[in-house]
This record gives sequence, C-alpha cells and structure tokens, in this order.
Amino acid sequence: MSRPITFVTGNAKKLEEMLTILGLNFPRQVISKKLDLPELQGEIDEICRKKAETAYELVGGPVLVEDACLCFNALNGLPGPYIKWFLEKVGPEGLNSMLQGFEDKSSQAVCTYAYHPGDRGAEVILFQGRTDGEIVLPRGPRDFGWDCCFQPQGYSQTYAELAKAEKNRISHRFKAIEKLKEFFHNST
Ligand SMILES: O=c1nc[nH]c2c1ncn2[C@H]1C[C@H](O)[C@@H](COP(=O)(O)OP(=O)(O)OP(=O)(O)O)O1
Ligand SMILES: [Mg+2]
Repeated sequence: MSRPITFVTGNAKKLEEMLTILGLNFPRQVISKKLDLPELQGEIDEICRKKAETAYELVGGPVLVEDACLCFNALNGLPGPYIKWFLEKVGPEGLNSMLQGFEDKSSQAVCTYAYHPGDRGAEVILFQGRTDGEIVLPRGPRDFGWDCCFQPQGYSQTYAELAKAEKNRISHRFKAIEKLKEFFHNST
C-alpha cells in the first residue's frame, strides 16, 4: 500500500478547488496540512521544486505543493510568483492599474504542482497548467485572490463571475491536475 500524499498549503480555497477537481477516483490517498511554506525568489519551476523540498523536510513522506502565478505579458511575466504580495499591497484594482500604461492587457494564470515522492534525494516532479486571459477591472465575488480581475480568453466573465464548475473546467489549476492525474494513474 502506497503512503498517503500530504498536500501542504496555507490556502483553504486552493485545497477546496483541488479536492473538487481531483474527484473520487484518484489512486492515492491525499491528506492536507495547513502550513504557509517559505517561497524563494526566482523562476516558477525553481520556486516550486524548493517549496516541495521544504515540505518534504517538514513532513518526512510524500508531499505535494502548489504555486499559483499571474503573469502579465506586458511585464514579461511579472508579477508571476510574487502575485500574492502585489495583490495584498495594491488589491485587484491596483493590479488593473499596473497595466494602465500598456495596451497589452493579456495575462496567463499558471498553476504548478510539485510532487516529492517522499524518499531522501528523490527528484521533484512538476505538473503545470496555463490559462490565457486578460486583466480587467474587478467584477464578481472577491473571495478568492485575483479571480475578480482575471477574464479567461473567450469569456465575457471573470473567473470570479463564472460558476465554480465552469472555472474548474478551464482553469490553470484544472489543467495542472489533469497532468497530475495522468501521472498517478499510469504509475500506480
Ligand atoms: O485560482 C486562483 N484564482 C485567484 N487567485 C488565486 C488562485 N490560486 C491562488 N490564488 C492567489 C492566492 C495567492 O494570493 C496567490 C498565489 O500565491 P501562492 O503562494 O501560490 O498561494 P498561497 O500562499 O495562498 O498558498 P500556499 O500556501 O499553497 O503557497 O494567488
Ligand atoms: Mg504561498
């Protein structure tokens, strides 16, 4: 019997979406642990690898972590992994204002899961999903991060205005979890 996988996150909304998208027939048991892990600066993949290694050191078994980025194309991908701090300081209106001087409002929501199999020295495996969209003036509920100012391509509603099931069919998180599921279905 495989050991359970501990999903380490400090964000209850992430956990909720993740469990919904993962569904019932995931081949491994997933338990969650509420911890706000330190995050390095740098490129997304490196931040995620380090985050998984830190989680492994704390848990001592198989762990999964996730990092969500919001990348503005006009800013060559920033705020990217630093979106949490930008959002905290300037709010969704401020994110929209940051692009005031630019014609290009296009943006990518990026979700990266990093899995550490739980044995010392093991390689961390990454699963990434990206959804294109644009940054708009905030619309809709404000209960999850930057959902109210991200409008996915081909939609006239923001992530926040979409029904949860609809967001979960097209989101960066959904696309990353599809890859994660494929990996575990093939390897378990
Ligand atoms: O689907 C999403 N829709 C809108 N906003 C989102 C989403 N997913 C994460 N977010 C927010 C949370 C945080 O402000 C930042 C990501 O930062 P990030 O470090 O990945 O998340 P976190 O620190 O809240 O949780 P964790 O303990 O898993 O690192 O974007
Ligand atoms: Mg974080």
